[in-house]
Amino acid sequence: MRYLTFALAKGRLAKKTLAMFEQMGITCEEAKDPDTRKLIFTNEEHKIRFFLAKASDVPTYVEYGAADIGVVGKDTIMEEGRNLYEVMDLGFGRCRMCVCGPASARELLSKNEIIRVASKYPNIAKNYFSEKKNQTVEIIKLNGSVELAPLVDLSEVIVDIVETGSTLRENGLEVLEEICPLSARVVVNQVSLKMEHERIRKLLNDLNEIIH
Ligand SMILES: Nc1ncnc2c1ncn2[C@@H]1O[C@H](COP(=O)(O)OP(=O)(O)OP(=O)(O)O)[C@@H](O)[C@H]1O
Ligand SMILES: O=P(O)(O)OC[C@H]1O[C@H](OP(=O)(O)OP(=O)(O)O)[C@H](O)[C@@H]1O
Repeated sequence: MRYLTFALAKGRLAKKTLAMFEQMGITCEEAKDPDTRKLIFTNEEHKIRFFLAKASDVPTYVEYGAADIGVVGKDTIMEEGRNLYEVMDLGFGRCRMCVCGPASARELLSKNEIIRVASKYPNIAKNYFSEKKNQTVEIIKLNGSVELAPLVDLSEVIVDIVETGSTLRENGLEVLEEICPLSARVVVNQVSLKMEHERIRKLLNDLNEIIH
C-alpha cells in the first residue's frame, strides 16, 4: 500500500488539524514539537505521511499531486484558484471575508467611483468588485496588517478576514460589506480521488464522524 500524503496549512489552522487527526487515531508526536525543523512526518501504521506547508502553498501541492489531500482555509482556496476537489467543510477556523474601512467609505461603495482596495487577497478582491459589484477598482496587494492601509491613506477600503472584529474596532474601521463566510476545508487531488477512492472515502467518513 502506498503512502497517502496530506498537506496541512501551518499556523492558525495547524493545531486544530493535528488534534483532529489525533482523534482519528492518527498521531504524530514529532509534528507537535514547535522547535522541530523536520518537514515530513510519517505514520507507519496508517501508511500516512503529512507535512505542514505555508497555507497559500497547500492548494499547489494538492493540484500537482505532491499531496493527495490538503487542509486549508476557504479563503486560500478561493484566492489560489487551483484545480482540485473541495470535499469537506471542517467547521473550524470560522471567519468572514469582508470589505472594511472607515464608516465614511460606505458611500464610495454605492457610487460607481474608482477606489483603491488593499488586500492580502487580490484575486478575491478583484472578482468581488468586478463580478459581483461591477465596480472598477485599483487593487493594492499587501502581505499583512492590512488594516493600516485606510489609516495611512494607501487605500479607501480593504478586503480582509474578520473573526471577532477587534482589529477593526481598535483601528476605527468597520465591516462595510460581507463577501462570504470562511472555514477550514479538505481538498483532494483530482487523480488521487479516483485512484485511492476507497481509502479517501473511509478517511472522509471518519473525519465526518469526528466533526458531527
Ligand atoms: N482571525 C483570523 N485571521 C486570519 N485567519 C483566520 C482567522 N480565523 C481563521 N482564520 C483562518 O486561518 C488561516 C490563516 O492562518 P494564519 O493566520 O496562521 O496564516 P497567515 O499568517 O495569515 O498566513 P501567511 O503566513 O500566509 O500570512 C486563514 O487562511 C483563515 O482561513
Ligand atoms: O477580527 P479579528 O478577530 O480581529 O481577526 C482578524 C484579523 O486577524 C488577521 O490578521 P493576522 O493576525 O493573520 O495578521 P496579519 O494582519 O499580519 O495577516 C486578519 O487579517 C485580521 O487582521
